[in-house]
This record gives sequence, structure tokens and C-alpha cells, in this order.
Amino acid sequence: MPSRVSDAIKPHRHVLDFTSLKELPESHAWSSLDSPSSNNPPTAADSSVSESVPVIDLDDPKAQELVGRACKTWGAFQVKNHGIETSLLDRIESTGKSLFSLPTHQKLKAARAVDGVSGYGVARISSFFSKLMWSEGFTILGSPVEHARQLWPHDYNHFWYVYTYVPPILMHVQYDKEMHKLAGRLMGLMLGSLGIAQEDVDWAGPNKEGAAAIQLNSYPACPDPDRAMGLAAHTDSTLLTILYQNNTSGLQVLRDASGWVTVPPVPGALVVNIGDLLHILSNGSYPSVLHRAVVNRTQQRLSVAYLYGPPSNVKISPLSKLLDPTHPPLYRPVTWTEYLGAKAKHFNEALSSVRLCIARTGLVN
Ligand SMILES: O=C(O)CCC(=O)C(=O)O
Ligand SMILES: [Fe+2]
Repeated sequence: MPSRVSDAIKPHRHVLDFTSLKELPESHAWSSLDSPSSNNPPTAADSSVSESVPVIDLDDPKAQELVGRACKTWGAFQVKNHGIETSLLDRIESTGKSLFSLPTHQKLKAARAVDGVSGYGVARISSFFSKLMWSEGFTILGSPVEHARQLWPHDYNHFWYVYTYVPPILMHVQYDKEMHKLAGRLMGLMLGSLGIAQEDVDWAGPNKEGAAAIQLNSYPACPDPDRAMGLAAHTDSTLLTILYQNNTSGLQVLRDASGWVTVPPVPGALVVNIGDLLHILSNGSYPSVLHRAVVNRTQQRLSVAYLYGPPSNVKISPLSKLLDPTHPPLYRPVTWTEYLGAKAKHFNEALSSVRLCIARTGLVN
């Protein structure tokens, strides 16, 4: 992820010692007045929707078609038979758990720097809201070894082994490497479903240079979940995000007709979200999905987001094969860095900020 992502990250502030709180502090109590309606706290009606995002078996011969349909209609789906070993997901989860269960003063030793990207802190989108979110996060960009040394001065190796160099004898699967491969495979399916060969997009593919960051999120059990917000509604500034969630639900996606729909944890499955850059690349046919995380009274929830984007020098623009006189480009070319700058400034209006005004009949801005 480019360094200008720091533009989107304000100094970490108000990190709470969640475990000591028996009541929701005013600073974390959301009401409809605090945010746009898409961020109203969860209601009973939200959970009454029976339909949820499709679960796609990547071994299914029809996987490409199913992925295309899910991208168009939901902007999100879950995948099974994705090739990521359960043991690796278990290890990431337990590493996250041990990180977030450290005392606050210890976690703050690895706090995200004011102008930095990596490290511990509140949700990066917090600066756009007057209320704080009931969550804490840890962002990994590049090697986390310095932060791991600060967090676990006597035992930083276990973190190092999961994220960076892993001696093949100890563990031949590596989170970043495996997720990168999966992201490339998913890009192939998504492009294929748009009628584009992966080879036609020179930076896309399992062995290509896509960039990524890893975001660990923890949502502690909350004394007043109906008035709290784990992570406010947003779209991801990625091409796609691969999300591992532990066995506790909380992720919701916005479906126009049904409102907020819960994405239940499916054992062994990973959630895939379409990000804004894929929205641009597909010239709007694959919408980036608005999503949020809600919290609950009894269980800590953990998620690990693999934020996948293009190499930093690549300009993302609507794919030329999708364009013709009746389908002109809807977005101007942007690099990931430029887009993160737009997100930092405009947040959920960032896509509109790079949209082209097309004065043609039938095409409105
Ligand atoms: O925890 C979740 O389910 C969502 C996390 C998320 O949306 C993110 O990290 O961007
Ligand atoms: Fe997200």
C-alpha cells in the first residue's frame, strides 16, 4: 500500500482499555444524529433479512460466472476451497488475540505514528466521525518485526513467523504470500467474468506485483451493543479485500432493497469485498460494497483484512475493452496513492470525486 495512506490516518487517539468498562462511555455512544443514516446503530430489523451474500466454491466449474453475478449484485461474496490452510487462519487468529489481549500501555508501544501507516490504534476512519468506534486495530505494511519486538520483547518470533520469513521446515505457508496468490486468482475470476483475460491487464495476476496491507481488527464484547459501532460504514479503497472473520458475526453489507445484511461466519470460508478501485476498473459494473461491523454483548470478535491493490505506479482506469461510444469511461485514471488521498479528503464521497462529468443524454453524473 502506498505511503500516502498515511494521509488517511490521523494520530491514534482515545484508545480505550475496553476490558475495564462496564458501561458505554458517551464518547462511544452513537445515535442517528451522529452520522449519516447508513451509520445508524443496528436495529432488530437489520437481522431479520434471511438472504445473505453468496458462498462460492472456487472448485466449482461455474465459479467465474458465480463470482461475476455476486460482484454485480452484492459487491461481496464468500469463498470456500480457496486454498488457504485452516492452520494458517488459526495461527493468524491466535496471534491477533494475543496481540489485542496485551495491556493497553504495551500495545501503545507499537502505536501507529502520526504520519505512519503500520501499528496499533483506533480505526483509521475515526477522524470522520464525532463518536468513537468500539474496536481497535493493528495495521501491517511491510515487515512488522520492529513492532513485534516492542509488543513481545521476549518472544517476538511467533509474530515474525506468521507474517514474514518462515523457514519452510517450520511452516511452509505464509499469510501474505498465500493471500497474494488468492487475490491474484480472484482478480482472474473477476476479470474473466467481465470478459477480460488476466494477461491483458499487465499488472494483474497471481505472480504479479500487486501491493497489500494487512489489517487486524478486534471488537471487544460491549456492554451496550445497540448504541455502539464496531466499524462505521465504508467502502474499501482497494481492488478487493479478503476478510477472515472468527466464528463471531458482526460484518454487515448494505443491500439497497434489504438494508443491512449480516455476513455470517462460515467455517473455513473467507469473505471477499469489492473495493473502489475494482469499481473504477469495471467502469461501475462491479460496485464497491458499503459495509460495517457491529458488536455484541458477550464475545470478542476478530477479523483480518487483506487489503489488496495494484502496484503503486499503476494508474487504474476503466478497462478499455469495456468502453464504447455508449459506455464511455465514468472515472478518471488514478493511482492507488492518489485514490487514498481522495479518500482521506472525501471519505465515502471519494468515488464521486474521481467520477467524470459526462454531458450526454442518458448519462448523468
Ligand atoms: O471486521 C470486519 O468485519 C470488517 C473489517 C473492515 O471492513 C476493514 O478492515 O476494512
Ligand atoms: Fe472494510
